[in-house]
Amino acid sequence: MEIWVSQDYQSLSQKACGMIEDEVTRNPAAVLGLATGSTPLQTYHEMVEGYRRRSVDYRHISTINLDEYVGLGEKDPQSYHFFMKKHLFDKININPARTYIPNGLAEDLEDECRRYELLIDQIGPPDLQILGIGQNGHIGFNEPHTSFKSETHMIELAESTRKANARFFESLENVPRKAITMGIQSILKSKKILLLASGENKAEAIRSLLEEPPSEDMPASALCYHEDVTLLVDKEAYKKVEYLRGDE
Ligand SMILES: O=P(O)(O)OC[C@H]1O[C@](O)(CO)[C@@H](O)[C@@H]1O
Repeated sequence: MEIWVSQDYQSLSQKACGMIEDEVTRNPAAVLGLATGSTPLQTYHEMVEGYRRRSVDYRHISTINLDEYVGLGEKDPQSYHFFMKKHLFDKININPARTYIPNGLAEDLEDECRRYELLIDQIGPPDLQILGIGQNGHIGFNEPHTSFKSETHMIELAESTRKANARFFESLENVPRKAITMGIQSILKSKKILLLASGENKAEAIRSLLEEPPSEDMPASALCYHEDVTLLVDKEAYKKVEYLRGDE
């Protein structure tokens, strides 16, 4: 795993954006795996800026998102569909027909999971997968004890995850209890992975990822089995790690 330690969230986001832009410049038809949550927000804002200022061209790319809440449709402001449109898709010249996110309103959710996994194989796998990390080490919505062999599936959200995400909802009661997520095996299919972590509240997850042996207790530790992972952290998220391997 290659590790980059940035001064702060802003420089982390610029670096992440630069890596995405390099990928798209090298391969204009790149498939990007995208994440939601607070962490990639500034990266997406930087991409929008880059599109405006440097004319980065997203016309031929495809995107595959990690997850979606069960029960929320694309018009729901708390859905990940809505998030992606608002923060990225509506602001760059991406082809909306080539943006893929699980359908949280599907009548047959098991069938939707199978369909999405097939889609990852057909459209993808992503050339570059962006990931955030939960405080409990989750990637996508794969909570602790999810099998490293899992493909796209439905999960019950951990209470700690519902509480962490309640800030996006009116109240904790409104946070869905289930989600569809790409599995850990689905994520590991990606050619390259960029894991982003910012802030002190991720420091314990990053310490555990780097210092403990891989275990299904810590979903992100499955990334140790992938040969091309870059961890981009800021100093706050890195502060519990006892050794410093690099800085910008
Ligand atoms: O970036 P945040 O908001 O801290 O979230 C971390 C992770 O949690 C999720 O939002 C799911 O709870 C992931 O999509 C994200 O990668």
